[in-house]
Amino acid sequence: MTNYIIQGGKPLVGEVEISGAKNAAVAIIPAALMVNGVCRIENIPQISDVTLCLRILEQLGGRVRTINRTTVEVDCSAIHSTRTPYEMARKIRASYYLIGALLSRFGQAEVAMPGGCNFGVRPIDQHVKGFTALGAKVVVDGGFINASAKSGRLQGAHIYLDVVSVGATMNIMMAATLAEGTTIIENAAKEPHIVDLANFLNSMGANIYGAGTDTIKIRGVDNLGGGTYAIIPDQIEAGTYMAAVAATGGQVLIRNIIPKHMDCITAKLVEMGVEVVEDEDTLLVRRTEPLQRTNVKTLPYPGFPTDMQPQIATVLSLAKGTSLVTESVWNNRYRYVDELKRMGALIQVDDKTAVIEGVSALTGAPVQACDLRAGAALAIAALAAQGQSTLSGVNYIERGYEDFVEKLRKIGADIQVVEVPDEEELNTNIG
Ligand SMILES: CC(=O)N[C@H]1[C@@H](OP(=O)(O)OP(=O)(O)OC[C@H]2O[C@@H](n3ccc(=O)[nH]c3=O)[C@H](O)[C@@H]2O)O[C@H](CO)[C@@H](O)[C@@H]1O
Ligand SMILES: C=C(OP(=O)(O)O)C(=O)O
Repeated sequence: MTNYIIQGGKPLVGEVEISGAKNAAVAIIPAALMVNGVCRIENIPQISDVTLCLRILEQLGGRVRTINRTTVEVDCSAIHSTRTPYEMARKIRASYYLIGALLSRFGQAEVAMPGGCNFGVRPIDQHVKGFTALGAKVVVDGGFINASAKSGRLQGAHIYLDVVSVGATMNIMMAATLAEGTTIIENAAKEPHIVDLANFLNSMGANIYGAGTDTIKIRGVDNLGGGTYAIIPDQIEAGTYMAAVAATGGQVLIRNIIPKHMDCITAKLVEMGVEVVEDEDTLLVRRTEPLQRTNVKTLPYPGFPTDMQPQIATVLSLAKGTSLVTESVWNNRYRYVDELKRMGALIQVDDKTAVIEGVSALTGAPVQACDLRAGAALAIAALAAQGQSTLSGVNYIERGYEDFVEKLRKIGADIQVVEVPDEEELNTNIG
């Protein structure tokens, strides 16, 4: 098991380069399954969820060639299976995109129920509603979601989503791409990765219009050919480093970002007294004054992203006064709060609201990450805290942050990576 030992209390100073977006990459790689030809995908982040997505493609018969650190060529002309390996697919949330991709191209898919971070209930009823409207039969059997197009090929349909869902929007968009006829998705999600997936598919020959608005129109095409595409920068990774600078103080230039995607996060940091100076593809983040309280409510894009909620709550735990954070996307995304309290944070959670009484300092402690962004939030807390913290559960962080430790060290963080026997191993040895 890997732990991070963090000596806190050092302001972050320097420059950090943002990688390709996790939640775009984990959709675009499954979408490459739909392409009959070679896709060259650039700006791929080196994170474990991406590695797993690429391995799944290989298991299904795709050929994956690494060109360099951030570029792969994927050739899915010779896919020989539409059944994904159970243990691989169940590990990540994004495996649900394999349903839309396989169903679209081959008219059938067998994919394990997806995994991902545990925020309580994570239903996929809107994905199923969309596939069914497109003419698929969907059943769950033996832990697999089995979907098949009743007439061999999906048929375009008019689909209204009952909830704004990122996953359902992207999955239905993929399924409809190779369907016969036109599909309209209403009440669609508008996140940057939705636009990125549509751009990727369009660059391979799809006909998708309106991604980034709440109505997306997809005219089905007969096949997709190869091409080259570069994934957008990761909004949440950039936001995480912005939050880290806000918590520790200092000055960091965040490079390779799309400033527009950052507006929802920038606005809140500015309210807290953090200076943010925008340029073409960079943000300079500086915090020299004490942090001020504010309220934050998570919402679908362009609202404040739920994937930044733990990180911003951590920063607010160091702000002067009482702040309210309302989580309106997930019903259980405060599991990290008990760990933050070990470091001296004063936070009361009542259902979807966290009431945060700012403290003047956090103190280092042994803490454990329970999911990806919880891990990032605890790392931020440890960087800002007085003294030493030991962070366990860092495999979650590696799901979504490329070179997390190296990037932080480059801007002055004191982090050691240590290998320790995991509890199971210890118990075996004791027993
Ligand atoms: C791999 C990936 O991109 N994960 C992101 C994706 O997750 P994911 O795609 O799972 O999240 P959704 O946008 O679908 O979920 C949003 C809300 O809709 C509900 N819902 C969703 C689908 C459904 O069929 N029925 C339903 O009721 C969920 O319970 C939740 O309350 O978007 C979330 C919201 O921005 C992010 O936190 C995740 O990081
Ligand atoms: C929750 C996240 O990911 P996933 O949906 O893959 O669990 C995330 O990226 O914050």
